[in-house]
Amino acid sequence: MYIEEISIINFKNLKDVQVEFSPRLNCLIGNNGSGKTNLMDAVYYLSFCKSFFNAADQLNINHDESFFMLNGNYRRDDSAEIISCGLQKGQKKQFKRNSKVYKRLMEHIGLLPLVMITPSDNSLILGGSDERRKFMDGVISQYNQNYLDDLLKYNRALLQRNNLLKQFASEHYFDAELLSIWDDQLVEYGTRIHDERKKFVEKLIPVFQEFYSFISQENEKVGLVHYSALYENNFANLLQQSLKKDRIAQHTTVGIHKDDLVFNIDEYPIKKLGSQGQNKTYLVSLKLAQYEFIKEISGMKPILLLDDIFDKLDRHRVEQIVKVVSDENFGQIFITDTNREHLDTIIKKMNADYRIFNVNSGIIEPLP
Ligand SMILES: Nc1ncnc2c1ncn2[C@@H]1O[C@H](COP(=O)(O)OP(=O)(O)OP(=O)(O)O)[C@@H](O)[C@H]1O
Repeated sequence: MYIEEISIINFKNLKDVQVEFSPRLNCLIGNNGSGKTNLMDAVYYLSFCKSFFNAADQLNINHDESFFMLNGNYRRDDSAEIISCGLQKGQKKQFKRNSKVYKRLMEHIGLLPLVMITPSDNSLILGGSDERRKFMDGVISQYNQNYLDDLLKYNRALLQRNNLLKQFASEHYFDAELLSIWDDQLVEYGTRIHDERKKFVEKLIPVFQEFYSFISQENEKVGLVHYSALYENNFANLLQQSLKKDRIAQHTTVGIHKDDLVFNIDEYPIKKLGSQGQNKTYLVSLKLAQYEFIKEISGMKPILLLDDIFDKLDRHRVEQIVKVVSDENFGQIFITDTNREHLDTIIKKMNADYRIFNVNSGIIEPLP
C-alpha cells in the first residue's frame, strides 16, 4: 500500500502543492521551518483524519486562508483509492473515500496503515502516563475498531461516574445503586480494553527488544512493562475496594485510565537516566516494533514517515537503522533531513527506487 500522489491546498504553510511520490523511498530536504514536516503531517492526516501535531483542526488551515483541502491517490491491494479531506473555518471537516463521504471518521482508521517517527515522540518518555496510554490506544485502534468504540464508551461512563461522585459530595447523600450503573459499564468496557492492551504489549515487547539490540549493537538492554491495577484483581473488585477513596477524592481512582507503560534501560527508568541518543534509540525501536505489529495484523506494509530521525544518533546507530528500513519488509518510506549528505548516504545504502524533493518556504520541487 502506498501513496502515489498528493495535492494540498492551504494546509499550514503548504498553499498549493502537488507531488508524485516513489513507492519506495522519498527524501525531503530543506531548511528548518520550510514545510518538510507539514508535508508528512498531510500524509498522516489522510490516514488518521487528524494532524499528528495539532489537536485543534482549525490550526492546520493556513493563517491567511479560510479552508484547507487534501487529496491523496493511493494504491492498495492493487486497486486505486482516492482519499480527500476538506475543512472550512468554523465548519465540520468532510472526509471522503472515492468521492463518498464517511458517516463516521472511525470507519476510515486502519484503511491506510501508517507509522510516523518524529522528535516529538520524546513526550512518550518525558510526558505523563496519558501520552503512553495514547500510544497504546492509537496503535490498537488502527486494527481493532471495537476497541476505539469501547474506549469512547468507557470515557463517557467514567465522566458520568465522576460527576455522580461530585454530586454525592456536594449534596451530602449517597446512592450505591445509581453508582453501580456506571460501575457495570466501566467493568464491561474496561476489562475488554485491558485484555487488548495486555495482548498488544506482550506481542510488542520481544520485537521491540530485538530492534533495540540490533540498532545499539547490544550495547544496552531495555525493558517495557505494562502497569495496570487490573493485573492484580478483577475490575469490579477494584472499584468496590476503592469506593471509600473515590468518594473522598470525588473521582474514580482506579481503572484502565490509570494504566502506564514503564520504560527501562539496563533496569533503570529511561526517563531519569537515558542519554538523548539512548532515548531516541528506544523510541525508534518502539515505533519500528509498532510498524511490525500493524504490518502483521493488517497484512499490508504501512507507510513509514521518518521525521528528522537521525538527529542525536551516532554514525553506527544511523547505519543500523538504515539497514533495518532498507529491508524488503518495509514499503514506502518518507525521510526528512536538513542535510543532503545524510540523505545521499541513505539512498546509496538502500539501493531502491527513490525521489528527492527540495522544500523551500512551502514550495516542493523534485530534484534530479
Ligand atoms: N496554520 C499555518 N499557517 C501558515 N503557516 C504555518 C501554519 N502552521 C505552521 N506553519 C508554518 O510551518 C512552518 C513549519 O514547517 P515544518 O514544521 O514543516 O518545518 P520543517 O521543514 O519540518 O522544519 P525542521 O527542519 O525545523 O523540522 C513554520 O514556519 C510555521 O510557521
